[in-house]
Amino acid sequence: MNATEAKTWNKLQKHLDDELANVRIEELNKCDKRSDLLSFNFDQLLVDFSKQKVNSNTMQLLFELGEELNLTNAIKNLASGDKVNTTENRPALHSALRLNPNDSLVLDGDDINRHVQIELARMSKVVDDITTGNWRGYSGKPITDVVNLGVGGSDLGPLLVCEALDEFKEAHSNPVDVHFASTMDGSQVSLLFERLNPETTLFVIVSKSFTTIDTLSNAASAKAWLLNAFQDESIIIKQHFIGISVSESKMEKWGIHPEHQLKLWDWVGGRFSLWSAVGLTIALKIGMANFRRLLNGANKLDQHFFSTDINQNIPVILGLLGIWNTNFLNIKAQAILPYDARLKYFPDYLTQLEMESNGKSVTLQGERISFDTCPILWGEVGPNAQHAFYQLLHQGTRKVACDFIAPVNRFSTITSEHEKSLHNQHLLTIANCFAQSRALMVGGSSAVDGGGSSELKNHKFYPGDQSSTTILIPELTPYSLGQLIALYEHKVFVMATIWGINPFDQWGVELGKLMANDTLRELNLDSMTMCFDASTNYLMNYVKSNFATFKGVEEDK
Ligand SMILES: O=P(O)(O)OC[C@H]1O[C@](O)(CO)[C@@H](O)[C@@H]1O
Repeated sequence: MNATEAKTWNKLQKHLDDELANVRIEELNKCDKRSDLLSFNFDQLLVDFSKQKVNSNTMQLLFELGEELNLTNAIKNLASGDKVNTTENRPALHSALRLNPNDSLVLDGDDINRHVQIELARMSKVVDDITTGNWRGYSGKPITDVVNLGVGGSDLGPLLVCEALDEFKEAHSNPVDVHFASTMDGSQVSLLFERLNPETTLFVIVSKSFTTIDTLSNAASAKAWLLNAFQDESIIIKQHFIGISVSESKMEKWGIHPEHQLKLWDWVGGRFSLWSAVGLTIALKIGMANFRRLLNGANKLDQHFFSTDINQNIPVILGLLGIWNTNFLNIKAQAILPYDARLKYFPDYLTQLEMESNGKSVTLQGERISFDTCPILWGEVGPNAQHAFYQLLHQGTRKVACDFIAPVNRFSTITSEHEKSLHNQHLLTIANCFAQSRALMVGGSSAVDGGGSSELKNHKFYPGDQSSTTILIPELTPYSLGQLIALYEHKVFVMATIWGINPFDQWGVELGKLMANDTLRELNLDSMTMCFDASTNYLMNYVKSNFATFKGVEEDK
């Protein structure tokens, strides 16, 4: 059944028109019992929905919508390994990557957790080899730097976690620095080539498909850089490259030594894969025990998602409110605002997770849909965003739903003046987080300087009534970060289920890749390009006639 054909869809529309269309969120928050209805605690994670434009009837109807569209069943099917990725005929079992070692999940007669645990053990051995200094470069020196070459899901997850958990860096006997290069333009690897020593640098080629040109072109440049320093190709490849992919044959063909191939499975989507060997750089940085804690946090959230009634199920509620905002309140944008600079890559990570998953316009049955799906999602570390795009949130013409995310505890060990000062900075940050969500809700109706002419008053007016959710984690640890990421993974699935779309494929990225092949072939020809449309032909010929002549043109200016 199409979402809009559900009886409850119409009921929700009517409920909005009758009960909430002219009610401000601020009004709804005059009720003291609001947190009883809309604040949810799970394992020290607090998710507070009280600044959403909903009342108890809305929540009831959203749960009914979930029931009517078989959400509970869909969750069961996801958990048990049904082929929920229908266009690729596969399950989506990222949750299997974080099962406890003794759990089992049988798929086609095979316990896949056995394979997961074997691969984690192989990954652990690689981590040990590198961090104890056993793994040597071509000249016999221990590895000092590991570079993750990957893009999209093979980059953003490990990058997010490595940056967020820098304070959990493990004291290894041979500590290594980890680096990330994703862009096909060579800018990132070329900078690393200047800074790093080829003798002691190891590259991890992370690519689920092992066909992604962005990653393979960076890997080719890395190989050329190493061969420039030492000409024995077999030694260079064996001692300086690890491969992580579903395709053993493609890794083999590239030359990756069999022992240095770590495996992934086609039932893990790239953007859901950081929990697998794709997280090797994470484990190198924070150690295998902390990596396991990250998995445990996600697993705990999985258990909550898979076994809690939908009216108490936090990812379900996050998803249902996403539907409410997008399809009923007409909010087409979602901002992710972590009040903690360690989470600076979380908005980028979620951009892929949500927009690549739910940026769809046909149903599972292949029918074009008539309602909006994934909102435009973006974000930034909250305090910095206050000085950048919050103006639009407060006074622009668009409705934007905001997720505020903050740790409750930070810098709480106070034994010196500078620690006291840092703790004060934490309180300042929390105060800003709560002040902003409140200001977005109440707008100009409170505490705004009302002085000046009526014209100026208009400039100073804040409409308010912007919806937001606040997520508080106890403190930022591997465990709590695992929970936070899994929360959003499941939210994406919930929204997709209500919309009736497949969140696990990404056909929309293929056309551009194909066209880039033809374009590159043409770009390499000396002759004028005439075979494309007028606009593209002009741009191609402009570059062809100028890329040599534009070099150094600014020197005299
Ligand atoms: O891991 P791979 O196969 O190199 O793919 C990288 C990324 O490219 C995409 O396929 C999109 O082009 C993403 O879904 C994926 O995370």
